[in-house]
Parts: sequence; structure tokens; C-alpha cells
Amino acid sequence: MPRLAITPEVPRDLDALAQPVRRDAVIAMRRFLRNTTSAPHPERVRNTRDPRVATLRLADHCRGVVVRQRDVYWMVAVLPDAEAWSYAQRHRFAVNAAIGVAEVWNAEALERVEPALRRSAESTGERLFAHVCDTDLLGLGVDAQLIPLLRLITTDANLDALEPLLPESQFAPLWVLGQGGSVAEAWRALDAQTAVPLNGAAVDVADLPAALERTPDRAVFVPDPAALDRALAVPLWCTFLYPTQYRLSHQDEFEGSVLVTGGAGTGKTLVALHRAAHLARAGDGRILLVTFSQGVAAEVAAKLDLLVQEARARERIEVGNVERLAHRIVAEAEGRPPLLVGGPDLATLWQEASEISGDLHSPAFLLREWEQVILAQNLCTVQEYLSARRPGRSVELDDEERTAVWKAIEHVTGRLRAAGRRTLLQLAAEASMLLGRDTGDLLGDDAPRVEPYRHIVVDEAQDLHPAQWRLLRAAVPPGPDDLFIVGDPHQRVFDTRVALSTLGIKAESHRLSISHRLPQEVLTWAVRVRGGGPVDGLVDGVTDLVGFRATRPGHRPEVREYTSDAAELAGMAAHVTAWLEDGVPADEIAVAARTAEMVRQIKAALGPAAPGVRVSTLHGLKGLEFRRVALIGVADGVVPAPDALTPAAEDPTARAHDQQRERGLLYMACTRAAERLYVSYSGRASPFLPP
Ligand SMILES: Nc1ncnc2c1ncn2[C@@H]1O[C@H](COP(=O)(O)OP(=O)(O)OP(=O)(O)O)[C@@H](O)[C@H]1O
Repeated sequence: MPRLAITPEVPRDLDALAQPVRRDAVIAMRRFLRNTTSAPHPERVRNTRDPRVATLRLADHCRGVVVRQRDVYWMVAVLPDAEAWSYAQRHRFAVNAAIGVAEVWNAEALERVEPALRRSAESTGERLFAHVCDTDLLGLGVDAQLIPLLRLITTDANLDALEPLLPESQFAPLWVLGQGGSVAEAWRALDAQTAVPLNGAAVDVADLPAALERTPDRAVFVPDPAALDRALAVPLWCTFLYPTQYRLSHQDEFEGSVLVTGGAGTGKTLVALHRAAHLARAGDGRILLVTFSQGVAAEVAAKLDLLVQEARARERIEVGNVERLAHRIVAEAEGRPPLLVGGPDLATLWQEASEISGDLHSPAFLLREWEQVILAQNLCTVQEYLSARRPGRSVELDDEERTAVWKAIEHVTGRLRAAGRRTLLQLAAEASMLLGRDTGDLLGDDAPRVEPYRHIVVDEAQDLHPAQWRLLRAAVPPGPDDLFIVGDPHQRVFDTRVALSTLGIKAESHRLSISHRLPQEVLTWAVRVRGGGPVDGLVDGVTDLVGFRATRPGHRPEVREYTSDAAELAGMAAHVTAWLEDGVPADEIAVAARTAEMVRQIKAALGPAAPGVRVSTLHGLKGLEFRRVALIGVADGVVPAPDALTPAAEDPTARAHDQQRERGLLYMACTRAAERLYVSYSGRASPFLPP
């Protein structure tokens, strides 16, 4: 029986065919898998660069290009006859000598650029790789046939131009060397291309089938027609994973907790989904997949349904946010659903508290002190508060002032208690105390009496408050694979700057660097919005955006200035209409603004002409992705929102944090765009927009 592996291009190519041709092609592929008498057979192509290449006639004027070794057929493209033959002639296929992954080489294109590189090399003695010897290049898996070409490269711009022509496993280490990096650093970049570690085994460059098993982003085996149908029906991310994504999601077992950070669109959510799927298939016990909000939970659960089609494994995974978990635990313990305090009532209480403190501290100051110092450290008595550190708070408070602040805050907590109401953070704190009673010492190694979950997988982790972390920590016993956490501190939209280690969560840290969502132009622009600087949170110390890159070119963000709000809204509506006319589905378009009032205006301006287009606040875009995104009202005085900034006179550090958070919010919103980003303002531009 032949064994068939496919590249991600195969589902894409099939989808590009006319329906009847696609149907015939899929039927032919099924026959090929069953090896029936009517199955297509490999036909040689003349003048190929790789003798293993053949085509399978799949339908009228339509062929699959396959690379054949022993009983294995690697289908790399499905194209009309002439294009299929041309593809077969232009490409060659290899196994990376250092890490053993399969590589597709556009050999003809590389031959074509050679004369231009030679000409530019003749005019200068500069050589980009002069400092690296052939032995080191070969040791890094660089293909021997490529080395003469590399010796002609004079600048890193030359090398960048080659990126689309080279396999990523070749380009990644070369890029590091081209930037002046050491061989050791280039090795690290190469290692990031390793999905299945070799563990000391030697690479056999002649063994393509073995290499395919190590290349989950370029080859997936479809053992039977049912597996083929499934691979063609689900989104590509269900089937193909990039090397680091695969390694993190498919590792048999991690000793303890794992933290994966990475920029926007690097696949953190997908890795979280695959990890949950892997754990559900492998072991027993329940798994909680934590999402940022219940709204996002529905989207994540739908993705999980696509990924995990085995009912037993799917049933083991619960998707929900921390608030829902806290609510359920408290409701079960108290025998009725807990009551939450409404925003206006809470605002009144903080106003009263401020007056109690003699108006020395504003309601906002007291609220932040409560959430970021008292609840964050779970301080239960004034004595604990008097001796507590107050990280991130720049206004010093002496004992007398602290006592006054405590009294003011007690006014709020006392009133809430009397009314039988709680805030969401109080609910989380309460739930972790309740769980702690059942599961043993919250942060210690005591064996739990109950095991709420065997594993917890956390998405969008950058915005969880310490009280919520304590709850999650209490909800899963310490052990292998207890917590698998993904997040991006640069996208933080709340005031939760907490390093996991300070909460007793010791996690081994990993990073994803390549954005598979963003076009290069959007990524570069968004990074300028973010300011690029390091941020704290999740990890110990700071995280920066160094190495964060995209591989796909696209369109530059369009930034438009208008002279009035009305003109700006009309411009936005015209863009959305044009996008819809381009054939972009409405649910692939989002329009967002900083304030609820602007959201209302956008809805009115779009009217019934754009049903299905997502219209929301910037916050509402969190965790989502659209082909086209329009951000409106990115003007001075709107972004950052003045009422979200602490007055500098009250607390300059808090103000700086607020500014960073507002930047993170705009950055997060910009990075939802997989294809095009449109940003507009009337009047003066937001200070966050790059000049
Ligand atoms: N293995 C893959 N195959 C196909 N597409 C992928 C893959 N990995 C990532 N992508 C693309 O990148 C997008 C971003 O993935 P995902 O939402 O998991 O990223 P993220 O890091 O969680 O993003 P963010 O932090 O910005 O919300 C996906 O929707 C998909 O379009």
C-alpha cells in the first residue's frame, strides 16, 4: 500500500480548483490511498532536477506533484497539468543534514538570481559570510549546493531578498549569521526549526520518509481516506504546526509548569489548544482551558471542537474564564449564586471611602491600592498591610497614612459584606480560599483531598490578577504538566504586572518569535506603536520584542487624517463597503474605537449596509483575528483615554503604567489584522501613532 503525506499547499490548491475538478481530484486521491485498480499511478516528468519527482493525474487537466521514495509519496502541490510539470521541473527536495527536516527548494529561482548576485559581488570585496567557514556552514545544515551562492552575498539586504526562495531551516541560521551573530546563536535559531528532537540520532539525508515524520509544518501523513477527508475539511492549523509550536504542544510530558510567551499572531492560542488536545488524548482527569472572557471561550471551544473530534478526549476539556470558575466554586460552597456589585454602586462606595480618608486620596487611588497591593498580596489585616511592599506604587505611605487608607478601604469591603455583594476579584480570592481548604496548602506540596483539574491551560495569561492566579494554582495539584500558560506581556490591557515566580509558580519558559498572522508591514508598524521597549509581567525581569518577525509580505497600514468626525465616519464606512465589494466576508472585518460612544457612532454610520461586520471597543478585539481591521478615532485626547490615566501629580509611576497599558491596548488592536489595517483620526493624531 502506498503511504501518502501532504503539504499545506495541497488543501489550498484543491480549494482553488473548480468544484467538479476538486471532487474528482479528491476521489482520485482516495483511490490512490486504497490502491484500487483505477488509482492514478506516478508518471515521470522530463528534465526534473530531482529524479524522485513524478505526477499523479488526479482529474481532467489536474495533477498532483509527488516526491516518491520507497512506498512513500509526498504530495507537494496540486496544479493544472502544465503548471504541475513546471513545478516538478523547478524544484528539488532535500533533508537538512543538521536537524533532519525535509526541505523544498525552489532550485530554478535560485539559479536565476545567481548572475545578479555575481555582478553585485564583482563591484565590492565585502562578503556577508566572510567570517564563517564552509565547515561551520555545513555544520549548521546549510546545503552544500547553496554555499557558492552564499559566498557571493555582500549585504544583509541581499540575503533578505533570498528569504522567499529558501527553506526556513536554511534561512533562519543564515539570518542570524548575516546580522553578525555567532555560530552558537545561529545554532539556536536552527534548533528552533526542530519539531522532533533527534536526541543524538544521526541524520540520514537519503531517508526522506524519516525526514517527513520530523517536519510537521510541511508534511502530514494521511493514512486512509477518512484521514485525508478530515485534513481537507479542517483549517490548516489543525493539521500543520510550525516546529516550535509542535514541540511545545506535543512534548510527551513537562516536569511542571510551562510558560510560552510570544508576540501577536505567533500561534500561542493554537499551541494552547493543541496542548490541551494532546493532554486530553494522552492521560486522564479533567482539563481546564482558561480563556480571557466567556465571549472568547465560545470561539475557543468551537476551535477545540474542530481539533478534537474524538468525543472522549473532547469531553475531558472544559473551556471557560476564571470568573466563571470562581463563580461556580463559591456558588457550590454557599448553595446559591454569589451576588456581584454593580459598577455605579462600587463607584459610590469608593467616593465615600475617599471622603473618609479626608479627600487625601482619590477614589481611583484607593481602588488601585486595594487591587494592586491588598488583593494582589492577599493582605487580610492592617498589620500585614503596614509591613507589606507596595511594588509599582510610587507614592510613599507612612504608617499613619496606611492606617487611614486601610480604614477607607475597610469602609468599602464592610459595606459590600453587609450587602452580601462582591467584586470579581473578591470572588476569585474567596474561591481560592475555599479550594485551598479542599486541596491542601495552596502553594505547598501537600497532597490534595480533591483534584478539581488534572491540567490547566491558560490563554491570554498577561491579564490575570494575582488573586486569579492563586485560584488557578489551587485548582490544579502541583505535578507534571500542571499549568501550561501562554501570553504576551506586550498586549496587556489591565494593570496586572505580576511575575509568575512571585506567586509560587515556577514555570520553564519558552518563546515563539514568528508571527503567522501579521504581514511584515503591519508587524513593523505595530511594533512602532508599541514603542518596542521591554515590558514586565509573567516572566522574571522584562520581555522585549527582539527577534519578533513575520515572514509574509503584505500591505502597509493605511493611516488617514480627517478634518471632522463626520468625515472620518464616512471614510470608515466607504472603506468597509469597498472591502465587502472586494469579496471579504463581513465576519472577517472588524471596526473598533476606544470609547463606547464611538462604537455607537460607527454602528449608526454603517447602518444596515454591513451586517455581520464586528463593531466593538478596542478591548473587545482581544484574542480575535480578522482579515481587515479599521480603527477609528485614534486621535490625541482619545487614545490614550484621558480618564484611564492617573494624574501625574497623584502618582507618576501609575501614570507611566497607565500609558503603557493604553499603548498595549492599541498595539493589541492593530495586531488583529491578518491582511489589512486602516487607522484614522480627526484633528491631531494620537501620540502613540508613529510619525
Ligand atoms: N500552524 C499554523 N498553521 C496555520 N496557520 C497558523 C499556524 N500558526 C499560526 N497560524 C496563523 O496565525 C494566527 C494566529 O494564531 P494565534 O491566534 O494562535 O496567535 P496568538 O499568538 O495567540 O495571537 P495573539 O496573541 O495576537 O492573540 C492563526 O489564526 C493562523 O491564521
